[in-house]
Amino acid sequence: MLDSKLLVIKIGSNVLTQENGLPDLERMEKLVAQIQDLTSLGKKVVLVSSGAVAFGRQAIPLPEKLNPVFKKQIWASTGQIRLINQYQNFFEKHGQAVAQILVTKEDFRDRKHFLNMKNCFQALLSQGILPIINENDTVTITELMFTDNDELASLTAAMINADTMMLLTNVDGIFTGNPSDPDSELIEKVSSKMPEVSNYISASKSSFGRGGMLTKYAMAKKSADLGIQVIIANGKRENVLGEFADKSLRCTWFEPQKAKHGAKKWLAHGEHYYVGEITINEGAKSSLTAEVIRSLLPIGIIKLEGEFSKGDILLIRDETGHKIGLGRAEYSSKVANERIGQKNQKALIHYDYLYIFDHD
Ligand SMILES: Nc1ncnc2c1ncn2[C@@H]1O[C@H](COP(=O)(O)OP(=O)(O)O)[C@@H](O)[C@H]1O
Ligand SMILES: N[C@@H](CCC(=O)OP(=O)(O)O)C(=O)O
Repeated sequence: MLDSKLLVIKIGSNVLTQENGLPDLERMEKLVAQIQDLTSLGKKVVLVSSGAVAFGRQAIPLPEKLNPVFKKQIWASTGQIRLINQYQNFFEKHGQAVAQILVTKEDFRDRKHFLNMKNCFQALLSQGILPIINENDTVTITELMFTDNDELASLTAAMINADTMMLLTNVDGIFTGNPSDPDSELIEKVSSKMPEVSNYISASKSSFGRGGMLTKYAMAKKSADLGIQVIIANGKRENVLGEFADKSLRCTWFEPQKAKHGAKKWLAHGEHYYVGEITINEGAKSSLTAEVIRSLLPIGIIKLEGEFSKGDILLIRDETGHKIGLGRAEYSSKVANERIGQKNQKALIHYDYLYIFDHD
């Protein structure tokens, strides 16, 4: 486990709720105290917290037959108030000011919007204020929803250039089988040099979880590939954050790869946000996937699909349709279509805004 200065700590619904579904305020208060211990060591923390739906569900009884989307929205909107007020009360006992940020996936799509959000986080952290972020379930509909707060935590860690992301759940980490099976073993380290771990993960979720361990693993791996160390640990462990601080924590640790810079981290999460598609020829493909730095020039483009503007995210495919990577458009589809195949034209995608899958 590596030293950490800027952490994103995600707390799952099951950590904040008891078996009976009631909020586990004792656990919440202990985690707040442990977060404060980390900040007193000079670390900065951004908290991604689930629990809005869980807190609302226990407070607001609803008719069984009510539309499930309405139920989620009612519980999330009534629960978020309770959740954030509880955090504010617990953190204020330590003299810690907190801020609430509610987001949807759309807030990470547009680069300008993304940078505004990033500036807000930096301003809060520079003033010693602890941001608490959650998905704005009240307004998110299917395509705007994150898979769960593990994805939100991964996007947030990339956005603020965190060196560490901790996903606190209700098990010690990823096991080689069902965690409750005594024959299952905890996988304590995951690195790019090791065999695929996802084969051990079942789709089962804990009672209030949304994404499950598969999402957790996918987000952890993506973040580690971007240079962020990731820890999946049990938020119900008595002193989980203290054990992290002294590097004695029983958990699943993802070894970080070489750190990528901000724009590439933003792009790496852009797989759901692309607006247009580019098909490139073999020459352009070998150029983009070579070790040497390259931009994508119009001469290497065979086909463009979709209408896009400068700044939009584009998906890059090779001639077989295989996804190669993502990039930010330097100019619109109108201009790009006039330049396809031509020499001596400005790059459509500049290297600084190019992310090649399984390479970068
Ligand atoms: N191989 C595995 N190792 C650990 N947990 C697993 C595995 N496969 C499935 N799970 C399930 O994933 C659950 C954690 O995911 P999730 O329910 O989304 O938690 P959270 O609410 O913290 O996000 C565990 O409670 C466990 O039931
Ligand atoms: N915004 C939702 C997040 C749900 C969610 O991602 O739950 P989990 O899988 O337990 O982290 C809530 O607060 O209930």
